Amino acid sequence: MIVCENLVKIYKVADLEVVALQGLDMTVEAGELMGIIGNSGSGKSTLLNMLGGLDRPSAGKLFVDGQDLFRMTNAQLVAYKLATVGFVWQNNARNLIPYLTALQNVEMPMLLAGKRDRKWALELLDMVGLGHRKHNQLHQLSGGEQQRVAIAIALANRPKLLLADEPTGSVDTRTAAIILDIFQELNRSLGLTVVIVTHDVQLARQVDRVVSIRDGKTSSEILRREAAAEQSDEGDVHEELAVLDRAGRMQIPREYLQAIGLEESDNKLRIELEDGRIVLLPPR
Ligand SMILES: Nc1ncnc2c1ncn2[C@@H]1O[C@H](COP(=O)(O)OP(=O)(O)OP(=O)(O)O)[C@@H](O)[C@H]1O
Repeated sequence: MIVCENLVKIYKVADLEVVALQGLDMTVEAGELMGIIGNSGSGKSTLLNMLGGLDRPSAGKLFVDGQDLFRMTNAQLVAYKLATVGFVWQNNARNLIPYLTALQNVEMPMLLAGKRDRKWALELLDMVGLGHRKHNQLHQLSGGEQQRVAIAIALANRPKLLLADEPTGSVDTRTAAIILDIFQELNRSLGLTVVIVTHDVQLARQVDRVVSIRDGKTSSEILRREAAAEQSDEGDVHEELAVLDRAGRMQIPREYLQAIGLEESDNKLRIELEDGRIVLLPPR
C-alpha cells in the first residue's frame, strides 16, 4: 500500500534548511494496522503529511496504492486527497464544522467529491458508535465523540488508507481505548490500512507493527505476534528489529553503544564476524 524509498524532505525557512526526513525507507502492506513512534521533531508528522498528499517530498520515492506521489499534478493530488486517503488529527476542529450535525459533517466530504451517500454516512456513524447522535450538532458532543465523528468523516469517501496523527492526544484513557477499538474494527471489517502516529505507548502496543523514527529515518520496528495457543498465557510476543537500509546502514541505540564503553566522541567501531554473528566492539 505504501512504499517510501530514501525519502527526503527539506523545509526552507528564510536562509535555513531543515532536513525533516533524511532518506527514510518504509513499506506498509495493504490491510496493516501500524503505528509510528519517535521523539518530538523526529519527522513523524512530516512523513504523515507526505503520505496524505498535504505536502510534497523533496527527493526519493513515494508510492501509495500504486500511485507515484512525485509525478502527480496538482489536480491529481486533489483527487488523491479526496479519494485515496483519510486523515484524522489530534485537534479535530480541523475536520469538523461545529454548526452542522454529525450526519451533515460526515456527508460534507461526499458533497465536495460530488457523490452524497446517506446510507454509507449512517453506517459510518454506527461503526464509530454514534448512530444515536447523528442529528446532534457538533458542539453538543463531547471531545471524544467529536473525535469519533472525525474518524467517520475521514472515511466518508471510502479511502483505502487512514492516516491518524496523535488521534488520542487530547482525550482521556477510556476514550483512547474506545478510539483504538474503532481503528481495530475498521481495519478488520473494511480491510482498511491504518497508520497511526502516536506517543501513546499503550496504543502502540496494540497495533500489528510499530516503526520508530529517529532523526528523519526509520531506526527500528517492533512486530506483534499472536502467541501460539500453547503459550497463550504469555500474551502477545513483541520482537524488536533494527531497520537495515539498502546500503546496509543501521542505527544502533545510543544506550547499546554506551553499554560497550563507547565514548560520545567515538565515531568508529570494530566490526567482526564470529560464528555466524556480527560482533561490534569499541576500537582497541
Ligand atoms: N513547515 C515547516 N517548516 C520548517 N520546518 C519544519 C516544518 N515542519 C516541520 N519542520 C521541522 O522538521 C522537523 C520534523 O518535524 P515533525 O513535525 O515532522 O516532527 P514530529 O516527529 O512530528 O514532532 P512532534 O512529535 O513534536 O509533532 C523538525 O525539526 C521541525 O522543526
